[in-house]
Amino acid sequence: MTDSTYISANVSYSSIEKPPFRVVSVGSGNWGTCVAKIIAENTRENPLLFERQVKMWVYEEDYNGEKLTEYINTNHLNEKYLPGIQLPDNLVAIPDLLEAVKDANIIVFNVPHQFLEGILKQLKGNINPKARAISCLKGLRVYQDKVELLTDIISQELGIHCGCLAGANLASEVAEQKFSETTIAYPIPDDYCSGDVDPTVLYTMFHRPYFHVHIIEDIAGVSIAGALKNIIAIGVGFVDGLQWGENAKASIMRRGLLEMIKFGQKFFPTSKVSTFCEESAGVADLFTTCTGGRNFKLAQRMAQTGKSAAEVEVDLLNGQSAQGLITAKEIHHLIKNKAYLDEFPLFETTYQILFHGVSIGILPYMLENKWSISKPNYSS
Ligand SMILES: NC(=O)c1ccc[n+]([C@@H]2O[C@H](COP(=O)([O-])OP(=O)(O)OC[C@H]3O[C@@H](n4cnc5c(N)ncnc54)[C@H](O)[C@@H]3O)[C@@H](O)[C@H]2O)c1
Ligand SMILES: O=P(O)(O)OC[C@H](O)CO
Repeated sequence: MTDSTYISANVSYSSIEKPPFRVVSVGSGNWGTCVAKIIAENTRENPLLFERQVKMWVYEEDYNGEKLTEYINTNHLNEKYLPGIQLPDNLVAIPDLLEAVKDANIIVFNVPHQFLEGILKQLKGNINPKARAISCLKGLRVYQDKVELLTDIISQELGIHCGCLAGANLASEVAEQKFSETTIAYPIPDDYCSGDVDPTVLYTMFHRPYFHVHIIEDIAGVSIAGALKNIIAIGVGFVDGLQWGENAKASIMRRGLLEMIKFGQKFFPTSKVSTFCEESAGVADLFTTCTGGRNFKLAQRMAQTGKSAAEVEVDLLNGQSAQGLITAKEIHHLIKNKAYLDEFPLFETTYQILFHGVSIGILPYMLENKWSISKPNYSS
């Protein structure tokens, strides 16, 4: 069967490139490798829609005296970031970013969000201008007094349409093919032509029997929830580390959900409450991150040991990143500059405990809105 057999009659390719689509994953950490594995499983099962080979850009480093890319390509394993998980042989690790993205028509971004800016600088002017993108990052771009979605940053910097994927997806579980759901937000772009990347293409690329995809349009809701639940998980980890019990953790999650929704309404009024309350990217991701995520575990260990966030991140994560540390700092500066500190007490208290030695014991007062009684000095 040829491409044209796959695409039924009346398909116009005037401003797009036709299938099979070439997919690249920019990122190869814990989640980056896991998602690249999912895509490679799907591309080999759908040869008319996708090229079989999936390229995965790897930030090169030594792994036990060998280049990590060579180790991955020889053994079909990424022991550094996704240990014990066999990778499909059509997933190829590439250390050169520009070589990896060359000619790709679907670019999947999947790096810790602090590295996105540097990557986009390198990619600008060096990608297929007709490519479409999906961001799997959980973070926001925060300025002095405004905040932008990473999907918008990718679109602005590279001139390509970008959706996002997020959900209750602990990478280690998804990689072991334990069941989970995810949410993809992908509004159809203005320059869409028949045959272009659309929800069906994305569903085929990401859905697996163990990884169920639901596609919606609310990019803002999915992005905000993915970023902010990491701060909430830190609050829950503090409480858990002190063994305050399940009820206390639920209280922090409750407040966190409210602040997430309020943040959406203030900064991205198009975000939908239903995304936070009904989607895997919303409440389900909040639950899973607050029980088994790296942000939760980091805060739990901080509470147990009294060590700093930076120390615990190094001890616990072996090169992986707890994104909530950066996001808590970023959101603190934003809500302070906008004079919204009182409206986001959980985010602010979590930041103060993380970075300014404020006692975890303040959290119940914060929940009662009496937190300002012991409000620390906000000079920082
Ligand atoms: N791990 C999960 O369970 C999970 C699940 C869903 C979403 N996410 C989100 O996915 C995104 C990617 O997370 P991850 O878990 O793949 O990453 P990770 O935390 O495993 O981070 C490590 C990655 O960062 C790379 N890196 C280190 N220094 C770099 C540099 N200077 N420039 C570029 N890359 C560099 C490393 O090579 C490695 O690939 C994050 O936003 C995260 O919140 C993670
Ligand atoms: O391990 P965390 O805390 O980065 O959370 C992982 C995922 O975002 C869970 O969906």
